[in-house]
Amino acid sequence: MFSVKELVESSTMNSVPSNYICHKTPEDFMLNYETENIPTIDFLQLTSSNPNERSNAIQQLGDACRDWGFFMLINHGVPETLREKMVRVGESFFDMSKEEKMEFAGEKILDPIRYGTSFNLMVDTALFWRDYLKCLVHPHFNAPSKPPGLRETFEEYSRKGKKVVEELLKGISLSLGLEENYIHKRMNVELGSQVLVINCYPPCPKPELVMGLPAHTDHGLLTLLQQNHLGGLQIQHKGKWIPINPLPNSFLINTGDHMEILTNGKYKSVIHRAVVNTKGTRISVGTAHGPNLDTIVDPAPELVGDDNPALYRAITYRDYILLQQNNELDKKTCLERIRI
Ligand SMILES: O=C(O)CCC(=O)C(=O)O
Ligand SMILES: [Fe+2]
Repeated sequence: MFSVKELVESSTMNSVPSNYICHKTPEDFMLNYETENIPTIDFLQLTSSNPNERSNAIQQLGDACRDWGFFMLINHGVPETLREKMVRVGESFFDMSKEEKMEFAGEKILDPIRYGTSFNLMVDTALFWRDYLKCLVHPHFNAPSKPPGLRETFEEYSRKGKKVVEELLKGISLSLGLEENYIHKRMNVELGSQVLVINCYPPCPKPELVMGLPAHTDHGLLTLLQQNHLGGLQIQHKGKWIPINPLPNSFLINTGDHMEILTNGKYKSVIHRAVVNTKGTRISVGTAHGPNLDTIVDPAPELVGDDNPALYRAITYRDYILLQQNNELDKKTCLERIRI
């Protein structure tokens, strides 16, 4: 395996190797900079003991999930020092030697620790300008034994992130007119899967020719994302690409495919992508929170009716992940594969 980081560090590049060149259409370059309406959710209000304040925040959360599938979360309580430390330990993982990193390469999609490049080398037709480290951190905690400090930082960050997500899931259940712990119970979030991904996008001499990660949706219920000082996330809203500039100290949150399945399409899984830049290495830290791997996910009966028939067939979370990861990221969401 040749990582993008090694490729960039091994030569002075003025161009990019042809196997990284992605086919793009004019629509891929059309950006919408009208970002003022991107929803912001205040976690303090969402967890407020003042019923009016809380129900306002729940309403905003529901609107954000329905209209955008994306929002920025402020006042979430995860300390900035911890978030910065995550980026630093992530960087130092990729700074280790090739041999050290390859100890964590993993072989299979569901291996609990996986260092890799692109998306899935078995299916990618063009390579993506991205190296990654993925760790399954819940229900069992897994992380590389080096560099020093990585395990402890991953552990604390995952634990705090899960607490935030559990509160968000309560708010989302209520916004759907369901009981507060509905999603928690139905998706077996107690034993839910939590995957921590550190993405490393080295600088690229010709960013317009490549993709960090092409358009896709995430599996799972909710993804929490943060990044270093370099932007690159774009979300698709009403058919246009919107570059995201996070509010200081905020988490970027998107709803995943299993939120769309569970809500029978009421809350849509947002299409997003990551672009790269010439300036420096972009690091993003994503945490995907999903059901337990053996949970069968189908539309909630409360959200299905005669004039609103089930849109997706039932499938375990595990089988869905395999379905997504064994197919090329091809601008269509994997949801199309289970649509009734
Ligand atoms: O790097 C980013 O901003 C997005 C990463 C992402 O979409 C993913 O890891 O699924
Ligand atoms: Fe994603």
